[in-house]
Amino acid sequence: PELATTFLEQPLDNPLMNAAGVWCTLAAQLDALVESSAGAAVTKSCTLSRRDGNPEPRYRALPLGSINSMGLPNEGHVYYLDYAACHDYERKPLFVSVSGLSLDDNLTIVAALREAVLPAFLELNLSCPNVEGKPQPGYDFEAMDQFLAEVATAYRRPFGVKLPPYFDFVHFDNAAEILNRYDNLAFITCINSIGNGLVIDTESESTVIRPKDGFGGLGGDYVLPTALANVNAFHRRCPGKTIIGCGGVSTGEHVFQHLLAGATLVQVGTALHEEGPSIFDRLQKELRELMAKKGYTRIEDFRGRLKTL
Ligand SMILES: CC(C)(C)CCc1c(C(=O)O)[nH]c(=O)[nH]c1=O
Repeated sequence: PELATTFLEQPLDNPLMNAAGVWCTLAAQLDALVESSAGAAVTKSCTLSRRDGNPEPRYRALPLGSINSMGLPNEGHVYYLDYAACHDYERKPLFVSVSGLSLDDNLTIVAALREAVLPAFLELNLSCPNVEGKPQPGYDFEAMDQFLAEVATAYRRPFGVKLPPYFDFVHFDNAAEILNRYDNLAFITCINSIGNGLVIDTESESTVIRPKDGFGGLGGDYVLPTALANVNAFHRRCPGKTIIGCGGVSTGEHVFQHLLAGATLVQVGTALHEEGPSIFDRLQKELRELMAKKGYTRIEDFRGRLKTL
C-alpha cells in the first residue's frame, strides 16, 4: 500500500509528522526529524524572545500518556526563522509553530515569517497565553476572532491554527463558524493537550510535575477519543479546510483512525517523546499492514470515510 499524500498541493511521502513541542526545540532535534522517515516536521511553538520555560520536573511520561507544563521553553522566533531559511523543502515540508505572549507579539512574528518569504507553513497556536485573567484565545471566541482577523490580514498567505480540545457541540459550532470566515486559514490542527489535568503519585502522595501545583496538559492514550472527536467535528463543519489530527497516536491503528475521522496529516507527540524518531518507521509499517489487511492501496481509499451507525 502507498502512504504518499498531499497537503495544500504539496506532495508528502507519508502523512506523519511530530506534534509541535515534541523533538523540535533545538536544530539538532529538528535535523533528526528531517533525517527520519516523518513526512513533515513542525518547530516548537515560538515566542518573540528566547525562554527558559518552567522549572523542572515539567514533563512526566505515564503508563497511559503524559502530563506537561513546559511553559513555552524555546529559542525565540528568529532561531526558528533561521532554521526555516536553511531547510530543504524539496525533502519534506516544514511547519513553523507560533505562540506569542500577546497578539502584538504574534503579529510581529507573523510579519517576520511573511517577510522571510519561505515555503514553511504557519501553525498559529491558539492555546498561546493571552491577557491575564482571560482564558487562552482558543477558549475565548471573541479573542480568537480578533487574533485571526489580524493575523489573517497581516500574513495574507495560507496558514493554520492549532486548537485546544472542545467538549461541547456549541463550542464546535462557534469555533468552526469563526474559522470558516477566514479564506486563507487553510488548515486546522486538532488537538492540543487536554488542559490542566492533575496526576498524583500515590506512594509519595505528591504531584508529579513542579509548575502550577502539578496541573498540566495531558497527552497520550488519555486523549485519543477526544482528539478523534475534534478531528471529525471540524472535518464535518469546515469542508473547505484541511484537518491535521494530533492526539493519542502511538500505533498504526491510531493513525488509521485519525485518517478515517477526516485528518489529512497526523501528528505524534507523547509517543514520539518516549520512542524517538524511529517511531515513524514503526507507524508506517503498522499502517501499511492494516491497509493491506483491509484491501486499501492508498490513503484516499478510506480517508474521511468514517461510518456512523
Ligand atoms: C501552554 C502554553 C505554555 C500556554 C503554550 C505552549 C504549550 C505547552 C507548553 O509549552 O507548556 N504545552 C502543551 O502541551 N501545549 C502547548 O501549547
